[in-house]
Amino acid sequence: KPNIAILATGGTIAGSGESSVKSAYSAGAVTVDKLLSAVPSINEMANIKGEQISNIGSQEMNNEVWLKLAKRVNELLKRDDVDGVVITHGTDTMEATSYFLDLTVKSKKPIVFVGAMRSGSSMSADGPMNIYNAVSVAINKESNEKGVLVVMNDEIHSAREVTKYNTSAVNAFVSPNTGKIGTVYYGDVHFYMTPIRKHTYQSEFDIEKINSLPKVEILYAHANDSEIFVNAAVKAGAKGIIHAGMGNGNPYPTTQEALGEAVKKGIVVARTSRVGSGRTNLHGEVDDEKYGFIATDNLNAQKARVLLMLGLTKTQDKKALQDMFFKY
Ligand SMILES: NC(=O)CC[C@H](N)C(=O)O
Repeated sequence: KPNIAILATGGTIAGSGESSVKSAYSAGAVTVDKLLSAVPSINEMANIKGEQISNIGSQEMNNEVWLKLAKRVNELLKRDDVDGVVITHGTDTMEATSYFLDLTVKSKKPIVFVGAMRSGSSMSADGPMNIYNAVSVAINKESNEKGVLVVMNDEIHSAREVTKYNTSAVNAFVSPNTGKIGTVYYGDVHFYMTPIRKHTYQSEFDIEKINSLPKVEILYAHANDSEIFVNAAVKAGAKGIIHAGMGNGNPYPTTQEALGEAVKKGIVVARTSRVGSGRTNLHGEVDDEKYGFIATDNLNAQKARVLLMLGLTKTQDKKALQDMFFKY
């Protein structure tokens, strides 16, 4: 039997509430052992070892947990007696944590994120089947070399592509630009696509000796926007700003000028879009050369932030950073 490590970080999947038919519950309330006891059948397909990394709602996710988790996954996957890793995680920020690991774990072995939209005490809880499916994906040889995967609601997504698209539905996750890459139905795994952007063992980012990450803030554009949050980010010492612009990454005019001033102070400004899918193109309506902005391809703001944070651990050079957005 393959050896699978299950690292628990919290979320609804480890949540518990008073009533099976009421929406109120606390995320990150049960331990990894309790969580896994709801799915005894995973022990028939793999030797399972559970480990608690954190026990938080993923809206509390932070750099410290990201670094701890990525370092631990690297350590485990280097061992011959670990064949794959499953990470249980809250759904709010799963798209960012999974992409962080996609860029920082150096391994060809399967790394699978899983969560739930209904807590363990809810009627028709989705967590146990999602865990069963995630372990099935983690023991499948075809999951090798595919980068970090996210399993939810019988679907397999690539960490680079997946995003939470619904606040409460069981089918909360989609990959808007590319679609899911596979399906898993009662443990029956089928892949239809493979991610080709650089990830995991092909990535240049190395967090082994890193204990902190550069401050990168996201600003969300809107009609009648102003420069106040740009100025606040500059004052707070941000090293990078992700601007979630309108349409094809367009800032409001006064915001655009303030962002240009931020660039002159040495802050890296990357344009993304609040739309939710599609590329933010260079040479669109914004004169990126004049303002010194970079564009983020088709990454959403949350994911662009992860890549810029890691990029800034290596270089401040705008051309080198821009190239990273076309590689990863
Ligand atoms: N469905 C969920 O996992 C959401 C619960 C919580 N907000 C979290 O992300 O951890």
